[in-house]
Amino acid sequence: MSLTVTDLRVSYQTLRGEVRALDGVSFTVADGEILGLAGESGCGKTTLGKSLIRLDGRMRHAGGTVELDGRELPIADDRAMNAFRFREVSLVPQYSMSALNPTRKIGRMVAELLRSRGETPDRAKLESRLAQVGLPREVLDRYPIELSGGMRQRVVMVISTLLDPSLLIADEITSALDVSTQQAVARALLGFRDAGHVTSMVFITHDLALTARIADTIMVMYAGRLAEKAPAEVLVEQPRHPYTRLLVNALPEVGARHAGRRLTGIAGSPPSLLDPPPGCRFRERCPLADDGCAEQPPVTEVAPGHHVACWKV
Ligand SMILES: Nc1ncnc2c1ncn2[C@@H]1O[C@H](COP(=O)(O)OP(=O)(O)OP(=O)(O)O)[C@@H](O)[C@H]1O
Repeated sequence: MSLTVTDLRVSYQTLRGEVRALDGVSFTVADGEILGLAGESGCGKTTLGKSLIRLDGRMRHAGGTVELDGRELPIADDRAMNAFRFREVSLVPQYSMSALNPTRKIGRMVAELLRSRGETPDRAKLESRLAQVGLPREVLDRYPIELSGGMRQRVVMVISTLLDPSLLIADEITSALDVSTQQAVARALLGFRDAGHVTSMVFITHDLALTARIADTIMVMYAGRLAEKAPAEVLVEQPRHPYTRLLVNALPEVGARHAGRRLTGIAGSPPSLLDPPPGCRFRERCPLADDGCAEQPPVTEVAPGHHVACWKV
């Protein structure tokens, strides 16, 4: 499996104009790789995840390509994308654990879903997948409301990966869970990859600490563009983009006492994507910015696999 996204541009049509949510994003995901996608709220993470599988009615594909194993995905053509969903690319959407049909028992719901995709339900396979994420087969005879949030989240993960997709996109699947359940869900994701039920993954979260634990590579986005992408430990230990540095510095250290050091956020807020200013989008908040940043910085490979969009590196 390999995913190649090139100069992807996606916008939302709104009454106030066009929101340029993705503005020229390029990256690759290799066979077996887990890519963590991080960045603060509104930077375009969900839009990117959706763009790889289904553009909703207000989204417009303004340019760029998405290739899976060398084949271009018809991302702007919802019907044509149907052939790829679940089998090639699957999405666990944000808030999906609250979106299970409340009127159906889990087993029946999964069977209906599979039949709607021309597949024959295989109870033994389903039970074995549930067992892999620590869920008993009795879950199939329960209604969603009878399960905890963490159990529902794992059910959604099992459903999304039943047809062994090449690429799984997991969008904020842990943010509504307590810390120990988050760990269990993250472990389940790794287990699916290791067992070959999914080949590669894009793990979307605003939680940089969690993504650093499970991702091979982390990509940080800022205001619709790529800021930095690097192997996970490099990004956390030697971040080069001023935005990533501030994000990493804002991470609380486990067990550390913060009496002498206040945890800080990043002052200011990202620019509006309705009419974003030219040049580096971070420059209004950047401690290193100067006049040269009025021009858009190119994405440069500063070390093997380490890409940064900043004039100051
Ligand atoms: N349906 C929509 N209509 C108009 N604008 C939208 C819509 N969905 C998202 N946007 C805008 O697109 C930009 C990117 O949003 P997106 O949800 O992709 O960001 P995100 O990084 O996933 O944020 P979060 O972490 O809060 O989910 C934001 O400026 C957002 O306001």
